[in-house]
Amino acid sequence: MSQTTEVNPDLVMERAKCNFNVLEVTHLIDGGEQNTLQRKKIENIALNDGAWKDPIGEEHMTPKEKYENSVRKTCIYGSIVKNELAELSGMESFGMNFLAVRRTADAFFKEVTPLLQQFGQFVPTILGQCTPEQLSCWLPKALGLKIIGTYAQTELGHGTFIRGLETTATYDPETEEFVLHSPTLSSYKWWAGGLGKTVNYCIVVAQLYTKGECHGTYPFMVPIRDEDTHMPLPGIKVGEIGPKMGYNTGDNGFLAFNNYRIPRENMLMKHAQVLKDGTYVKVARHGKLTYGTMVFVRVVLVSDAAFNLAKACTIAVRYSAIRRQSRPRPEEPEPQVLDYATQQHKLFIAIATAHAFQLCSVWLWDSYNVVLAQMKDGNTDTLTEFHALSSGMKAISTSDSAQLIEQCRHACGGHGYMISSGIPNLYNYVTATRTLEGDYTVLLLQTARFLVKAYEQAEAKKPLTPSVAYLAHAFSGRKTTWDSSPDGIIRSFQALAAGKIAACVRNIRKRMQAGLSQVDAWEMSTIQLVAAAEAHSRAVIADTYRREIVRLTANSSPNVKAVMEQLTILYLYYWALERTGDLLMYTSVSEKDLVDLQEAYEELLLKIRPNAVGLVDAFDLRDEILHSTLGSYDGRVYERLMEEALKSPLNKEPVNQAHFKYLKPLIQGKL
Ligand SMILES: CCCCCCCC/C=C\CCCCCCCCCC(=O)SCCNC(=O)CCNC(=O)[C@H](O)C(C)(C)COP(=O)(O)OP(=O)(O)OC[C@H]1O[C@@H](n2cnc3c(N)ncnc32)[C@H](O)[C@@H]1OP(=O)(O)O
Ligand SMILES: Cc1cc2nc3c(=O)[nH]c(=O)nc-3n(C[C@H](O)[C@H](O)[C@H](O)COP(=O)(O)OP(=O)(O)OC[C@H]3O[C@@H](n4cnc5c(N)ncnc54)[C@H](O)[C@@H]3O)c2cc1C
Repeated sequence: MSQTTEVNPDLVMERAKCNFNVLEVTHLIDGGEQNTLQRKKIENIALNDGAWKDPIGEEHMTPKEKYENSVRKTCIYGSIVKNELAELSGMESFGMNFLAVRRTADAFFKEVTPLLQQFGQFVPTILGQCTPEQLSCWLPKALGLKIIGTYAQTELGHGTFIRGLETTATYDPETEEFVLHSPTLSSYKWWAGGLGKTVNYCIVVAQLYTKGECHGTYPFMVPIRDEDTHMPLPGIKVGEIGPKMGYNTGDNGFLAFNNYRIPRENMLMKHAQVLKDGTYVKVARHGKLTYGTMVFVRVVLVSDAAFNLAKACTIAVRYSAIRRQSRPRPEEPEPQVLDYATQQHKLFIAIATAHAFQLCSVWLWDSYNVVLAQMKDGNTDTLTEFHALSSGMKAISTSDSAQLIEQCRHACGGHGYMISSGIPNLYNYVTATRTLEGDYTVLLLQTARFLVKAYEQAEAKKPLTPSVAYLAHAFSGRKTTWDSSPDGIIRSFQALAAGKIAACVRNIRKRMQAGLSQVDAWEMSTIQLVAAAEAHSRAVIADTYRREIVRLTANSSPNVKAVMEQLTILYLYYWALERTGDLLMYTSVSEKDLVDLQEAYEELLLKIRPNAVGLVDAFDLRDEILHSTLGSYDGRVYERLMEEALKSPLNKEPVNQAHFKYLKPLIQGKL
């Protein structure tokens, strides 16, 4: 943890007040002391020599300078963490090294590195979609950065609906090549990170045609720039898509093909093959295995949501401890804003949610590895449930994180609006994750498809998979009895998810009986289906968070156990109070129960208050990673804000020339 000599006295006081062992909680979040040590080792290697520093503040650079600076730092960073990156050669290795690389990357890149997609999607697609021969050809090159690549699936006209992609890959048996073509403007590839200027290779998702027949979308390894001159190859049109809310150092690009030829071997053939004579051979047992990279990234994004939210609440809680405002008791000094109940209401749920998502992401990752292991043995039975689960968790975690990061900004008042607070960049990054890798609504509707089928299974008294086992109790005809214990609240969340799924099924059936087609009946019910999938995902998250905390703190010291338990209960109370209408519909909760719950929630905020700074310190986020004038460990907020203000290019001269050119003539009436 970075410490300077002078620490703001309010933060010193807060740290003295904290009643639990901060390091013990850090170990808990990292998944054990060894992991913490390993993470810190990598952080020291990556950050201690200051290579992440910019010559001038990135926010004062032109877009071109920003991009070039980001490429410069990528090369420095890549050489520092070369060994850790090389270890990403198995998807199972998403361990502490990967997380440490992810964390330290944020010290180097306030937005993103143009090589994000190299490791976020290019390498994972090679790992998941190649035959063994293809793997041995491309993986070492990609991991060793001998080739730089991205993943181009989305087109100008289609992102969500993959089956609607228009780019074609038509097999020519004469030359044993695929001909890639972009038949329309809407078929131009659009969005792929690093495509604009950085990459020389691209995994392109295109409609496969052979022997005159379309076989659906498949990935192809496509060289797009000359490996020596970096010039676009003949038949390729490529460029950058322009300024965005965030990701501006990520050179997202467009790409079009004019009958561009690649060898037959460049189709990634793990799940289907095109033989030399053009015969199409399907290998995969499950129709959606070519969507594997998306499933992988959705799992990663849950952990990313937790990490970014931890950063935002570290900034906002530390700032709220040093910020003093208003005088409710005239005889006393102005209180720290963290003492206001409304401020605690804004912030403590953010801390609890960061923990919830972190623990869920580890659990999801472990479940994913089980699914991968089963698939290696040819069993794809659990993929459908996992797709539903990971879709729901990705949707909720990215969306809640973005909302809570914005809430952290609100909690920082005016100063939170400064780029130097670190929060705007965080928000711009995370809000995009709600859309990319599957839009929120679209993914919840995928979860809903699974839930409706699971409900029908439950109705027919057939066995249920673990995440929907609670549906077995959905047919009792009685409202679930309200019980404010943690397990009782989780049962209520499951009851309201079950109630909402049942209502959807009833509505779909009613509409079909009234003459609507299945598609129309489903479409008319999608608002409720999204709400049902949200309720289900929240029930799974609450249940997992509670179970994991109980398991992980079994041997913790009493105060750590207590504060972790308080956060879990806060999470449950918060969401119960957010969903009072639903609870009234689907459980026996009374008005008095809800009044009591609100009171218990407010008392819990008071109990957590003395440990708030300790809790965010436990995230152990170095100042270099936070990039925040408001959130540094030493709390020297005003000094840092002033230092940053003085860096503004407008402060380089006492009078700006615009005064003489425009204002003075206006004042003098000469305009
Ligand atoms: C030196 C520098 C180092 C730096 C290091 C930094 C390291 C950092 C590393 C990582 C950070 C990661 C950051 C990554 C950034 C990512 C950037 C973003 C990239 C992208 O956005 S890529 C594009 C993503 N696109 C999407 O996600 C599209 C979303 N659409 C879909 O997924 C699908 O089209 C659909 C699911 C919505 C519909 O598909 P469709 O074919 O039409 O299927 P349906 O008819 O609806 O369903 C049929 C049937 O299939 C089931 N199903 C659907 N998908 C799947 C699946 N993936 N797996 C299993 N099953 C699936 C579906 O449920 C149906 O089942 P049923 O018939 O009901 O039983
Ligand atoms: C920062 C960023 C980086 C990206 N990087 C990449 C990349 O590297 N590679 C890549 O291939 N792509 C990338 N993408 C694209 C991204 O995957 C898509 O934008 C995303 O999947 C959403 O698809 P869309 O843009 O087509 O949205 P649309 O589907 O057009 O969504 C528009 C609206 O329609 C709604 N909608 C769409 N379909 C349905 C439906 N069936 N039912 C109900 N509502 C629906 C959505 O909910 C949304 O409200 C990136 C995007 C961003 C923002």
